[in-house]
Amino acid sequence: MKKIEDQILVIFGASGDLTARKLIPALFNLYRAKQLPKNFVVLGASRSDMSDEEFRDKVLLKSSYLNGNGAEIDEKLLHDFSQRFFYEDLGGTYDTEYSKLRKRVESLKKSFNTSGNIIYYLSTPPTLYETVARRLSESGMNTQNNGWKRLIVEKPFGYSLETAKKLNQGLQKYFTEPQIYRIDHYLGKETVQNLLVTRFSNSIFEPLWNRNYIKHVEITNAESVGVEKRGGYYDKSGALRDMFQNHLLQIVSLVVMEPPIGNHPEEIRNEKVKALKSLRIMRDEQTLFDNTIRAQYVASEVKGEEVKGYRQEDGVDPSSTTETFAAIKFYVDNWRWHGVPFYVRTAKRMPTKVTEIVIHFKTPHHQIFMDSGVNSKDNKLIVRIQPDEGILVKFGVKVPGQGFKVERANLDFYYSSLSETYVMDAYERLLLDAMQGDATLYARADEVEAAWEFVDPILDYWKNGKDVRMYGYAAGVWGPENADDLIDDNGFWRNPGENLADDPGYCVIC
Ligand SMILES: NC(=O)C1=CN([C@@H]2O[C@H](COP(=O)(O)OP(=O)(O)OC[C@H]3O[C@@H](n4cnc5c(N)ncnc54)[C@H](OP(=O)(O)O)[C@@H]3O)[C@@H](O)[C@H]2O)C=CC1
Ligand SMILES: O=C1O[C@H](COP(=O)(O)O)[C@@H](O)[C@H](O)[C@H]1O
Repeated sequence: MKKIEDQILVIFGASGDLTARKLIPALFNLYRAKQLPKNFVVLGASRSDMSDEEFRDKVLLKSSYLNGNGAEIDEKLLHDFSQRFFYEDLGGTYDTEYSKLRKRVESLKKSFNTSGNIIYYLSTPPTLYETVARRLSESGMNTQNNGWKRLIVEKPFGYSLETAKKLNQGLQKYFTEPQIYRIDHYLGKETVQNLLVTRFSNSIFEPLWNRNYIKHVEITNAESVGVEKRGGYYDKSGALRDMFQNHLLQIVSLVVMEPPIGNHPEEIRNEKVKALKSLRIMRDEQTLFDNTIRAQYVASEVKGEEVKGYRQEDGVDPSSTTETFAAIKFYVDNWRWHGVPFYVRTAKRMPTKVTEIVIHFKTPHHQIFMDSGVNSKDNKLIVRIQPDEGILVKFGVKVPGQGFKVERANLDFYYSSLSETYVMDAYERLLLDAMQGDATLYARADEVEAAWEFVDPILDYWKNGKDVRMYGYAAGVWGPENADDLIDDNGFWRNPGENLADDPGYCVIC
């Protein structure tokens, strides 16, 4: 493992939800696992007026998020950890002189001997990202002559291609691209990274990983929760911006990409950009009508409880046309994937929380055994990203007895079987990588822009197109009934269960 140098982490927006729910628990777990450098401090900054003690008390010591991984909390350890946290308020808009902040950083650097290496973490509303970068630059806090400086940027990276480009250009005025780390927490998930290993460290999958053997690729991201307390944010975003443009297209890029020449961050990211650029952009209305479906959840009873419809959620416009379900069919225009449909869907208020990739292989060209049902004949490779993380291959075996009746059997691997190995949470992994200067699992500017190029026409069509439909689905079912219409050859979405081996069938509304 690369050595982690001493450093300061400055979190902008430190009084917010993300800091309390994700960043501090991740840091605490790294501290507990002795992964943080010896000389390491966190300086929180935001608009609230708080002392160091109040900050520690508010976001740290009383945090109910700290034992997310179920481990007992050692109070002494937590107290020692909290002594590394400090706070500085920046006023209402963050658009102020940072001389006070700079002095504080300098004094922490001296007291803790952190040698000038600094990560700035932007966890403010996105409208403030460029302001903070500019103010850091104006106060000379971005210069690297006395230690490196890195800037971690939270999503969303723009609202459209145009705004993403503007944001990238805005940040690149003050920090160089290698200094900028755009966080996509799906890339921090162990099983997402395992896609690279599955594909490129085995000789059994890659020869089949192309149009000659693969019939179609299906990716499902389902959440059982609704928009919770984030109605205001979500209503301006929707499923396509919130999940598809970033997390799901990142997964697509790992499925689609060519083998990189090595595992250097730029070699991997170059291939991901090529993959994203090869997605066929849908431009005409008929293509967009035929290949995209959007829907909203409506009020229903789920497991005996009344659940609000999307339009009744707090912060949501009662006549909102923001989608909570998006399903997109598309093609990849390159040699490997020509003619292979990709089906990708994401939604809130589904029957279960699950993310998985299903590679559907073609049926053998010549069938010599009788079988029961179309789907059961296909070989499938299922990569389960969450929960019950693992990989499962479905293949046909002979049912014992007379004749040649074929049934499906599973070859599987579960991460839970590695019980001795601690699997890091995505934010732990990504923070550690940034601390070490490894940007492999962070999105580069051109990746983000290539993803927006693909998504922009869909958003534009959904907003301005002539015959655009908005379907409804009852909270707690697998989306609108017509979602299956997207799939070729009268096919169906695979509606997965909570466990990888569950095979609950294929119908949308069951
Ligand atoms: N929360 C999450 O699960 C996720 C969040 N993100 C992104 O992370 C960033 C932070 O999110 P989150 O923590 O939820 O956001 P919050 O709304 O909880 O606020 C974050 C910080 O920004 C400050 N802030 C809020 N509004 C303003 C404003 N108008 N002017 C100045 N400061 C303001 C808050 O200060 P104060 O507390 O004083 O109001 C707080 O310190 C956002 O860009 C979000 O998109 C990304 C993925 C998931
Ligand atoms: O980025 C986001 O992700 C979460 C889902 O993340 P997961 O790790 O729990 O799968 C989603 O709920 C949220 O709307 C979105 O902004």
